[in-house]
Amino acid sequence: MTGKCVWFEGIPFPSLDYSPELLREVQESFLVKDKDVLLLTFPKSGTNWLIETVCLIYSKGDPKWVQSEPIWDRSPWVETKHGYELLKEKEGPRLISSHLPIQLFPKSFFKSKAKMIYLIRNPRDVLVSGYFFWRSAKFVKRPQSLEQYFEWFVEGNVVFGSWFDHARGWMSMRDKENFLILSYEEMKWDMRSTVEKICQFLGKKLEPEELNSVLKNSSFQAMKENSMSNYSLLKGQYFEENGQLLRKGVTGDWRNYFTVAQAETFDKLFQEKMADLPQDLFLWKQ
Ligand SMILES: Nc1ncnc2c1ncn2[C@@H]1O[C@H](COP(=O)(O)O)[C@@H](OP(=O)(O)O)[C@H]1O
Ligand SMILES: CCc1ccc(OS(=O)(=O)O)cc1
Repeated sequence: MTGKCVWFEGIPFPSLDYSPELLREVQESFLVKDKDVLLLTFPKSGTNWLIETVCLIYSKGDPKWVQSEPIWDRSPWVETKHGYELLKEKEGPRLISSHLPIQLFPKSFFKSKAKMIYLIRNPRDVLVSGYFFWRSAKFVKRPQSLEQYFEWFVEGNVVFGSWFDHARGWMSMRDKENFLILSYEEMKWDMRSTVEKICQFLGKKLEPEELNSVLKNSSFQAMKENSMSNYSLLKGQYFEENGQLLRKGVTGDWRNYFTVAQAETFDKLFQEKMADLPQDLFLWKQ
């Protein structure tokens, strides 16, 4: 994948709202505060689902906030021009989203007590989700086929770089007490327990009916219908009309797309790259 991307430290970024100068400034100068909460993902891991869930926890299940402010303003992306400007002005504890790999993240975070949630998803599903998403985006080089995107992905030649490097990098933080790893798969299998886990990590308490409302308003259907969360506001300018953020929202969709040979190639690569990490970090059944 070359062209229509901004390159920084060997990693391609979307051409929209990113620049090498800003990425350097974010890394060197953005001040993470102890009370900030950071939501970290590789793109297409369920980022927006996590943001919506945390926003709903903050509002105790009341959907007013998530239905009235665009998701990218509620928890701005620190590495985008828009997000960086918003965050600099924001008073008090902030929700901050990011797809940055650990080596490019604001240095101040590593000296802070800010809490971070890293959401991981089966990279095979990340790949398939990314293929469908990026082929309708106007600010990256679009893949022409799944076969082509598969090649880019396994080479680490997609926006935000190699999934393997991203996951390995952030997982090195797994023993820190201000760092929580969640998976898309556990959110799908038991969202109630996952919300309870997030609440415990963030020191938030929800009444049973508040928790029910978080579950209801963060569901796939509720988010798909919420114009503040489903990216429909970006259609035309940034995405083709047929583009959709909330595509299927399931686990294991890769099985419908990978050939036998692609599945074998991916398994081999996963083994090569991740074998030395505790395998209970990867909760999906391939
Ligand atoms: N409430 C929800 N429940 C389940 N999946 C959700 C969801 N909200 C978003 N997703 C899924 O998360 C993926 C997008 O990730 P991100 O927010 O990181 O861009 C998409 O996956 P699919 O393309 O597999 O459907 C999307 O459908
Ligand atoms: C606000 C435009 C935009 C930019 C990048 C996006 O994708 S991702 O968050 O990096 O997955 C989506 C929307």
